[in-house]
Parts: sequence; C-alpha cells; structure tokens
Amino acid sequence: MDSEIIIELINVEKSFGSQKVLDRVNLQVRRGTTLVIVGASGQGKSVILKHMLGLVRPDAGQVKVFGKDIANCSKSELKEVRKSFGVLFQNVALFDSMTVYDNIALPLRERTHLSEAEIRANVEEKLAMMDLDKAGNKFPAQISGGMQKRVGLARALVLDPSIVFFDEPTTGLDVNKSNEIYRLFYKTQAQLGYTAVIVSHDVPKIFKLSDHVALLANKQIQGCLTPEEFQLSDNPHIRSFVETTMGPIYSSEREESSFYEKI
Ligand SMILES: Nc1ncnc2c1ncn2[C@@H]1O[C@H](COP(=O)(O)OP(=O)(O)OP(=O)(O)O)[C@@H](O)[C@H]1O
Repeated sequence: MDSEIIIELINVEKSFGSQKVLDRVNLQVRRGTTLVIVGASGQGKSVILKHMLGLVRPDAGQVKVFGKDIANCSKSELKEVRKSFGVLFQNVALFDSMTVYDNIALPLRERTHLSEAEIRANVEEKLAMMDLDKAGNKFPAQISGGMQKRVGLARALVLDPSIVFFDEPTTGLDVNKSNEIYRLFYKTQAQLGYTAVIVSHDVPKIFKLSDHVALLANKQIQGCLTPEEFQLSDNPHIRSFVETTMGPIYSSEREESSFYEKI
C-alpha cells in the first residue's frame, strides 16, 4: 500500500519578473520514499525545492507539507514545519572557524535543549555513520571536499529530520567521492527512514536510489514515475530526456522490453 503524501504541490505558478519558471506544477512526495527531480539546467528544479522549503512563495497554487499550506501559514507555523527538515545543498557552507564536531553540533545547540553529554552522543553517532570518527577535531579547511560533504550530510541528519532535501549533493566531486555520498545517503536513509527529495544531474546513477523520478520541462512536471516507467515513458519530453542523458542503451532496453511484451 502507498504511504501517505507528506509534500504536495498543487497548481504552483511562479514567475521572476517577466520570466515564468513554473506553470501549474503538480507533484507529490510520499512518506519514506525518495523522489528525484531531473531536468535540463535552468528549468526551475531548485525553485521547486525552495517552494517545498518555504523559502519561495508561489504566485498561485498551494505547497502543502504534512497537510499544511506553508505558503499561507504564519512564520511560527513555518518554523515548526522546518524543524522536521534536513538540507544538503551544493555549497555545504560549513563554518570555517569551527571544528567538524562543532559544525555538526550546531543545530543541536541552537534548536534543542539537550545537555552537552546528549549532544556528544548524537554527534559521535553521526560521525561514525559518515566514517568520520577521526575527523571531529579537524577544521573544514583541513579535510577533503568529499569529507566536507559528509560533514554536511551529518549536520543535515543531526536533528533526525523526517524529510531531507538534497540540491546537487555531489557537485564538484569525482566519481568515487560522489558514489561515496550516495552510498551514505542510501545507508542513512535505510537506518533513519527519512523521506528524500533530490535534485540531481547524476543520471542514470541516481535512478538506482529513487522510488520516483519527476522530469521538469517546459515549466511543468512531465511525469512522476518509477525509474522503470520513466525509462519506458512515451511522454515526448521524457523520451527526449532519456535519449539525450542516458544514450542508446536505454532505447535498446525499451525495444527489448516491448519485444518481451509481444511474446
Ligand atoms: N530569486 C530569483 N530571482 C530571479 N530569478 C530566479 C530566482 N531564482 C531562480 N531564478 C531563475 O529561475 C530559473 C530556474 O532556476 P533554477 O536554479 O531553479 O534552475 P535549475 O533547474 O535548478 O538549474 P540547474 O540545474 O542549472 O541548477 C533560472 O532562469 C533562474 O535564473
């Protein structure tokens, strides 16, 4: 049975000046699942994420998180909803003057009343999850870009969020380091059970981690489908995206599967 819908965009419209970016965008995210939003550069994927985070308000339509319309609620209600969010953006934005440990502890110190002993237990658990046990006393400048992303992931997870938003989480990393981030994402999601919304260009790799893939093209969501359905879709925008980003191998898989359907 499908889990409950916890994020819902209903006919969302957004323009910046005379540039319309989103036109009646509809999208749903179910609890415990991973949604990946794909699309060409500049289509508005990050703008969709910012609507979900309550950082941008739609010109029209609704953005519901846990059933609450966050575009039309009070600041304190929005703050309450955001307590259940974790965020990992392209620029991890660690504080250079703080150690790795203090960077991860920061949300706990700012937003909870936990004792230092409780904070230590939580941060050490996250450091271990990210294979960063020995890096707690280092400063961001002393660790690699891949490690910095892992610190960012640890910090995003430290408040045990129910929804984690990732905007191009592997930007700037080589293949091995980006695989490592995805491995840790997969592991921590299995352990912590959070819902994930990911904007990524890592196609087709990212499909292996997703329950649903949504293509944003021509200002609209062209389909929110399982990775398998997505690769076989007849929607012309999706077809064109699959062919240009995934190459002929997927066309032949498509032909192969329709061949099996016939026999
Ligand atoms: N605050 C803003 N003010 C003006 N224009 C904006 C603002 N935010 C986004 N835009 C415009 O909206 C469009 C979509 O931007 P967005 O960053 O969401 O695209 P994207 O699909 O995430 O692209 P990429 O894959 O390159 O990151 C762009 O033309 C961008 O310049």
